Amino acid sequence: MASMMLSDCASSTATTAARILPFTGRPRTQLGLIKFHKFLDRVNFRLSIPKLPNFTVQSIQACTADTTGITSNETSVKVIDGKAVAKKIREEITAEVSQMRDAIGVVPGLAVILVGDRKDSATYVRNKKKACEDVGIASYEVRLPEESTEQEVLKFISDFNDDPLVHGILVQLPLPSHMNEQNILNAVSIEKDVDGFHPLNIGRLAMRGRDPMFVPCTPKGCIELLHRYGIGIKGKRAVVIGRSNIVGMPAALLLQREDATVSIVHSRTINPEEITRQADIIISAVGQPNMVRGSWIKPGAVIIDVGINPVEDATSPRGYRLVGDVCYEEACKVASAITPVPGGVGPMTIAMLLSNTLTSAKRAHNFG
Ligand SMILES: Nc1nc2c(c(=O)[nH]1)N[C@@H](CN(C=O)c1ccc(C(=O)N[C@@H](CCC(=O)O)C(=O)O)cc1)CN2
Repeated sequence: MASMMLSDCASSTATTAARILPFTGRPRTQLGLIKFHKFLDRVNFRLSIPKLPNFTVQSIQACTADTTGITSNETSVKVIDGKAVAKKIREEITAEVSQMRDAIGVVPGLAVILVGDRKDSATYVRNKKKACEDVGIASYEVRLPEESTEQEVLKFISDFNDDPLVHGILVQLPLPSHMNEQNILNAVSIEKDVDGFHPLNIGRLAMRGRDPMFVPCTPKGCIELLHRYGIGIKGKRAVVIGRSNIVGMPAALLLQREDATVSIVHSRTINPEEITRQADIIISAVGQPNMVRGSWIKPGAVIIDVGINPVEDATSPRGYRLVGDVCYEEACKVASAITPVPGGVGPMTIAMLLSNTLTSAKRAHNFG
């Protein structure tokens, strides 16, 4: 998570155009357990046994925020409720996991490797483990201390690559700065690369006529939201703000695969506001609170806000609240649909991870 800022939409106006910054988831064999126990003095390894959940369907919320004092002239902006969609997808996955287990006795398994003690990363990993439990996926967690070596991480990846009970492997990012992220991501078998970060998977995503084994979870979640809300992509002008390997770049590739005409706005783009204003669909992933103002948005545009930025808020019990890259209050007055932060794209990331893990298990066992 980015460091906290004091920010509202108005206070960021003067600096935003010049400040687009890069945007910085059953039982084991006895042999497998013995192998892992060897590491227990240095490593915190946890096996999580899935339980079956109870679900209810949530309703779609309305865009009500108006703290700017600007008179609203919008009639019906639609709030894209990622939390509700993610819940629905998790219900679907739960049903499929249980069907697979009943039919062939296979439980999908996800291995998560966390290195270091970043609080935000620990929270995401905890949430991934809980999500696995809820849908019936087995999760295997390896926690390594900050000062671990790249070789140690590579050894775990190699063991998970060889483990038939593991169908998906993810290394939580970011990694400590002394590690070479590329070496580590390259080591994950492409058949188990449920994060979709392996260069072969990204390369295939970029090529016409080729298909990746997996698509990165956050961009996949953005497209899934558009699909589930019946928002057409084909022939639309789309602008992706940010070009990170994990969100911006794959989001642009995915939109292109869906036949949108895609522009990428980044830290060196001249007049990003003008380019963004041409978009029918905006996906923003830069990690700058409230950077995209109402004036950047074409009336009726659809906004997918990937930013999760903490800003100081003395009225909140945590002392901060989360806002997106897009000034929500202003965008609500111009856009036709928008994702909130929190509760928009974020929950979709974990839902897509579960979906990729299930797909991997089905592929491995030729099921469905
Ligand atoms: N190996 C990976 N590392 C990282 C990824 C990833 O997809 N794979 N993405 C992010 C972090 N991330 C998952 O890992 C993640 C971020 C945010 C959310 C989420 O649900 N956010 C909530 C708000 C949560 C809060 O209150 O703090 C929301 O937006 O509603 C889920 C997953 C970087 N690393």
